[in-house]
Amino acid sequence: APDKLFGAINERLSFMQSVAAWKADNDKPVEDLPREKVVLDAAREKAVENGLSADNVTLFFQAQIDAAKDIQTCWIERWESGEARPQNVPDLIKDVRPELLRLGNEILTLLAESPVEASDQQAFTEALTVECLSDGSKNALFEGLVDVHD
Ligand SMILES: C=C(O[C@@H]1C=C(C(=O)O)C=C[C@H]1O)C(=O)O
Repeated sequence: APDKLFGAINERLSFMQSVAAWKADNDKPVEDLPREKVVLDAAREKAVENGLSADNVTLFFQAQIDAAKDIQTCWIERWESGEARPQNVPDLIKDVRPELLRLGNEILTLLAESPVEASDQQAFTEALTVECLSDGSKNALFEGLVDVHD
């Protein structure tokens, strides 16, 4: 199973608690559509470089973005109902977004090297340990991954 790939996807989603905290501190909404376009355009370019279908990669990346927004919303709800907020919040613009782009590129390099198959689902489920990721988002991510090579 593509363990490094699944680890990189989990790592990307693990930034979303910090992203949510920064947005809550700075009165910004979870969704940023112009930023999503930057992320999707970068993914299309990287897809072509790696010989992957740009359209299929876009669908998978949209699933990653949707999962990212669900996780952020989940954290904001938890904090509103009294859970402790993170103390040190990295800067979204300077620190986190460059990391997200780097991980996006890494995810596509790994995905080009090792296609994901239906039989990898259990390994995927076990590798995605990030909190606040719903089963629905997890399933949509896995479908998107498998479909990249269809
Ligand atoms: C991660 C962010 O939050 C959302 C999710 C995005 C992503 O997964 O790349 C991009 C824009 C936002 O809609 C962000 O604002 O950078």
